Amino acid sequence: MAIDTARETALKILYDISENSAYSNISVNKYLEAGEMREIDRAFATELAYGTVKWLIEIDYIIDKFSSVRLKKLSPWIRNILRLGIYQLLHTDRIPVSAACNTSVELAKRYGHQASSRFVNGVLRNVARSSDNMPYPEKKDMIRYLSIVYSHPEELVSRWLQLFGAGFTESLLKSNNEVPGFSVRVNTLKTNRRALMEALKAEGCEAREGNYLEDAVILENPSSIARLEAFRNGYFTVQDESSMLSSVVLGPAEGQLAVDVCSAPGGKATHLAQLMNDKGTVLARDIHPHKLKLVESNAARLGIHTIETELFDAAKCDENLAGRADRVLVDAPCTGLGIIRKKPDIKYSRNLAGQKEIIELQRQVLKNASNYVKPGGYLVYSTCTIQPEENLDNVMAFLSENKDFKLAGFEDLLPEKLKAGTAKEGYIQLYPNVNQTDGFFISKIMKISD
Ligand SMILES: C[S@@+](CC[C@H](N)C(=O)[O-])C[C@H]1O[C@@H](n2cnc3c(N)ncnc32)[C@H](O)[C@@H]1O
Repeated sequence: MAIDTARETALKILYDISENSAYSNISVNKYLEAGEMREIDRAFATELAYGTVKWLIEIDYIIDKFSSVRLKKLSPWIRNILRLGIYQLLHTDRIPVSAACNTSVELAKRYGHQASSRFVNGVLRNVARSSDNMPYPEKKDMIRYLSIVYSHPEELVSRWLQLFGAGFTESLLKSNNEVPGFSVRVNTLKTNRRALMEALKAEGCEAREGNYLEDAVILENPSSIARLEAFRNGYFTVQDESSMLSSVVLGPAEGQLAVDVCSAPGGKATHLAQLMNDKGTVLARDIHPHKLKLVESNAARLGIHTIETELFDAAKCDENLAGRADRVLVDAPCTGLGIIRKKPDIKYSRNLAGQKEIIELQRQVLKNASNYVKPGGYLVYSTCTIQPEENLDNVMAFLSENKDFKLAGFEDLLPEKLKAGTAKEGYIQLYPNVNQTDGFFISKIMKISD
């Protein structure tokens, strides 16, 4: 039997992630670029790799339950072949058991030896037989149960149980394992939503209107976006609707100076320029030069002329900008725990102890950025996380020390479906399980004029 290209590629990616600590998106790109693969195989390899990473905690638990050799004692190739096989058995509905088992056996012959292929076959056939009745931990140990069943680290589960309670946490964990809608923002400097949807359809890409915003479109069958002519022509940019809301809430106008202190890769900076009809200035800063290049290439593709990029550490204060900006965006570096649906390895790579340093940086960046706001001007502080200590707690600590700033309500700027809740108080927290967006926090702060 010939080795299946997609599965072999997925296996190499999994090996790279587990043995070389590679980031999944970087490894996926590396292996997909390396091979001359058909589009269908690329899509399948990607799904297999991300899917297996997403379910890794559950899968490893199952390996330990069904294998006579402990997970850690298995050779790395065999361990990853089993992971890939179990993912197919438990989390895909269109792959027959025989295909999942036989292709794994073939991989084991190539990456192991005859005995390992028999071993792989035995474990996978056993798992397949028990797939309706997995020996999960008992529910009375809630942390362990949720951790295994929804494949999230116990530390995260435990913290979310404290914050949100059992029902909400379970629905959040479930949502984190779903495939999100692929949302893009229409570049209204070049086209409009109807024309973009038609252009996408003409290229074989089904699209529907976004859930919240007039400039949002959801792609139904996204693949190789960069190859689409509509993308190359700069008619849209990839962005979650929650992220779009950040710039909408900041509400810049033509001719203004907007400063985005953490701007790369430029999703929100280009949106600010778009909302300003490309008139005025968006000063887009970041600490990484290579990431600023992404802002520049995105702006060029979208036909934006008013973005000026600048390498600047937002942890430092720039006295030259003091009191000059109409609008300031602090889209702070954060734990990213709101985007687990899109980047499943975030749940494994972030530990909550490391949160302290990030919170310190966030507070410093917010304090410095606030110096740039004109009296009567606005600042938006946003993150793609759901941890209150990185969100509202930071904002409240800032406001308690800076009496010349106050929260500014923004329900008038929100779509109907999001108006209820805390927007009138000057902040919102979105969750994947509630809003079907990334987990995202937005707060709007005004500099009080004398
Ligand atoms: C959440 S991302 C920004 C996403 C961006 N606003 C967008 O919409 O495309 C945070 C950014 O902060 C940058 N960053 C991290 N530390 C920084 C610092 N000390 N000064 C400036 N930028 C920083 C990171 O390089 C990253 O690009």
